[in-house]
Amino acid sequence: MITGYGIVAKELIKLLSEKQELLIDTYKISFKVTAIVGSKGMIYEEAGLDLPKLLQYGAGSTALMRYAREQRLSLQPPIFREDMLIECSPTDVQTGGAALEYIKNALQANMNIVSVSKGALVCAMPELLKMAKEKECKIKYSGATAAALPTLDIGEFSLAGCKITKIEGILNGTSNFILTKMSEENKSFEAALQIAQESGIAEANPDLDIKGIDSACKILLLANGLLGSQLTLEDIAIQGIMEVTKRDIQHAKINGNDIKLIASASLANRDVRVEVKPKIIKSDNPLIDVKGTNKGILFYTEEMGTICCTGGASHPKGAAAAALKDMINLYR
Ligand SMILES: NC(=O)C1=CN([C@@H]2O[C@H](COP(=O)(O)OP(=O)(O)OC[C@H]3O[C@@H](n4cnc5c(N)ncnc54)[C@H](OP(=O)(O)O)[C@@H]3O)[C@@H](O)[C@H]2O)C=CC1
Ligand SMILES: N[C@@H](CC=O)C(=O)O
Repeated sequence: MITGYGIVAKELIKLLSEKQELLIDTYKISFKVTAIVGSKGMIYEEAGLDLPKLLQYGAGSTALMRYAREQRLSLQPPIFREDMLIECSPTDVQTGGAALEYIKNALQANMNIVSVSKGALVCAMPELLKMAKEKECKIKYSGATAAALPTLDIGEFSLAGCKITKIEGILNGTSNFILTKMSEENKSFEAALQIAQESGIAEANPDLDIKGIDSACKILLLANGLLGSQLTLEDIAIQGIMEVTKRDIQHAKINGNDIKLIASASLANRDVRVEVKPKIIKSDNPLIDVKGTNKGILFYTEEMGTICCTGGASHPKGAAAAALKDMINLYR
């Protein structure tokens, strides 16, 4: 079951449709999409929706309504009864939005959760984890923690047993794209933001990107998930990129440095300090080479030294692939 049929969910349907054989051959897994919920209601077919047909109609509720008409179905209120929910509705960091109700309803119905949206997780993770534990369900959220850039998986699996003392990253593709365009092509802030919006990577409300809130959500989820904190967005000092000027960037570049929007979470005694702000990145920091829509993360550990992962450009297909990865890892 998928909630929110926008650009990411449509990319996921495309991947599921293209990779059916590979999923069976490699992982012995076959996924059937039986229900998709948009803001106007749900399409449901017990035998599985006809994915290639659905892909003909674009995204959003208009696509769901066109599909319903073709298949002689009617849109109905959401019913939660499948094995897994893939949450792809808009991110609402104030209340959790519809996503919060969807995830709660799904957990009540013993469904595993893969969330690409961040709002519900940021607003109510402790409650959701408690429900998941009671129901013996799992919640995976790679799509909400920088998607195509592996972050949570590195911390949970590759660094298992290590003490992570600090996490530092460029976690928002839109703001990194804007800063890169200002730095390297002398583009204006507004022109660069418009390109990011047209490419489908900016949030529906781009303030979330440029004011640093999207980065804050991601570092919050990583800090709480990997450093054991129980922080909320109010605990984070957040500064976006709106005040960064071309002059600031050119000034930093004189010494081979650059300005990047950095989200960090550091252990200080037993506290975890989290902040998001534009910082001068020195020429020897690997994050300096993270350009355009790419992202990057550094994990400082006591046992394995500093681990760096870069790339994972923000892109709807990459976000969909992160959701697919979580789906596979839930059942392999
Ligand atoms: N785009 C990206 O690169 C990435 C996005 N994300 C996250 O993934 C989520 C989806 O992003 P994206 O696909 O780009 O966003 P879109 O805006 O393209 O899609 C969201 C869709 O949700 C539908 N929707 C709105 N309200 C509701 C509701 N109450 N119930 C069900 N569906 C609703 C809308 O369609 P309609 O109203 O017509 O039904 C809309 O098409 C967001 O939370 C975003 O933060 C995460 C990683 C990367
Ligand atoms: N708006 C985000 C994409 C989703 O997380 C970004 O620009 O990285």
